[in-house]
Amino acid sequence: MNPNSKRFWTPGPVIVGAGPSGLAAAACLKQRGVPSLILEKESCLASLWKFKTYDRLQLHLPKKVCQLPYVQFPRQYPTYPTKQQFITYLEAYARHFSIDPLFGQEVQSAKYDATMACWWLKTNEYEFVCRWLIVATGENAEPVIPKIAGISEFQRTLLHTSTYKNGAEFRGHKVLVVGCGNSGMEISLDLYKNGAQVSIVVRDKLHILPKQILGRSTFALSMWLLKWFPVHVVDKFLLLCSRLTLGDTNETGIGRPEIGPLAQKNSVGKTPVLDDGAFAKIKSGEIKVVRGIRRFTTKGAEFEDGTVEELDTVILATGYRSNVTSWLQEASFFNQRNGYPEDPLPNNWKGKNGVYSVGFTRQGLLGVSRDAHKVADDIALQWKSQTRHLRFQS
Ligand SMILES: NC(=O)C1=CN([C@@H]2O[C@H](COP(=O)(O)OP(=O)(O)OC[C@H]3O[C@@H](n4cnc5c(N)ncnc54)[C@H](OP(=O)(O)O)[C@@H]3O)[C@@H](O)[C@H]2O)C=CC1
Ligand SMILES: O=C(O)C(=O)Cc1c[nH]c2ccccc12
Repeated sequence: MNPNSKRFWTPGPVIVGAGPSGLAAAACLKQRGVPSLILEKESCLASLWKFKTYDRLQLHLPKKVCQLPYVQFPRQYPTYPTKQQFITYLEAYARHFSIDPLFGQEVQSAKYDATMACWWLKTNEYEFVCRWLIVATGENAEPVIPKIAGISEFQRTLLHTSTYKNGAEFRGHKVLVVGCGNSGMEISLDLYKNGAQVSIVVRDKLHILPKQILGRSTFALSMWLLKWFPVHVVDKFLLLCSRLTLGDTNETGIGRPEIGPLAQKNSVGKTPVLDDGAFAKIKSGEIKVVRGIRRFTTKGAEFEDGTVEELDTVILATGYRSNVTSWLQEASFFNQRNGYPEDPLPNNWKGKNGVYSVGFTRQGLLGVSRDAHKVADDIALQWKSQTRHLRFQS
């Protein structure tokens, strides 16, 4: 063993990650009288929001469904807060609950010791032993870099959306955006507005919905309708509204899946694109849609229809993945949920042996509050019975 390593026993839960999920978990525990410790690998909280997002990013769901437990967004915030407003809110949130993460602690392994009934965490610097472990490292911890033939041979600029800030440096460039999720669509529009010549790779059918219907958030409207109508009826309504506002997306080469947008979100976790203007540019041909890529060449790409194009820049908008399998022992424990076989954590907040997760429900910020409350309730119950027991012994 490394003689310099220091080991700490943590009486309450250890939370891995100081993003929205970790902060929400710490706040909910604190409200129930349970102390916790957050370990964060970066040197600040919400590092993904601060460093891995583009400048124009705004929440695409209304603020009232995105807020963390107990503290509302400031009243003067707009319906869709900007990323800077969201970060300011998170900083204030941590201050409000006196949450003080231990920064620069990258958890390299977490192992359960059955004889001690404890989790042993090893970071780059220390070891921590705890009874409860809360995984709050999120679904977007690492960029997904697809293995497309020839990708390493492409000699021009290649980046992932996680390092894209704005389109200023791409003016006049021929840019290919690979991937048509919310990141790909918003960045394509940003590039277009900055004078780039943009193509977007759409390899499969997908749902595009207007971000707002009749001046109200499509998402909020859906949730309201779901109080009275089943999912398939609300989906029909959403598709009708999309048809009326966006037109027939098939005409642009973007087909609609057989399954409705909310049914798809619920069954496989795929978020519909909430369109904020990119689709109009696709419709007018100002942003070009291309099919899958066959291979990259040194100067461009060959597409599945056989056409070859020269490109200045390729932006991979191919999404993100969690990193839990790389440090959490038997993360496969959790691999028992239906629907997302490749996902390491369950669509569920409670695992075995005192391990919990917050923010792994593919619901963006929506799932965070609910998970944080449930996890904190469950741990607080055990915490109380543990402390009662200790008092009895002393
Ligand atoms: N304003 C906001 O609030 C925003 C929110 N978000 C959210 O952040 C999360 C991440 O979004 P995003 O970064 O868009 O990632 P997503 O995982 O949502 O989308 C990735 C896209 O890349 C495509 N893709 C993956 N591999 C390839 C490949 N080899 N060739 C072609 N296409 C490929 C996928 O296609 P396929 O479906 O066929 O696999 C999919 O369309 C989502 O939940 C999203 O809703 C993102 C941006 C803005
Ligand atoms: O922002 C995200 O990534 C989300 O997943 C948010 C979200 C959860 N459920 C939805 C249903 C329709 C549109 C967006 C969402």
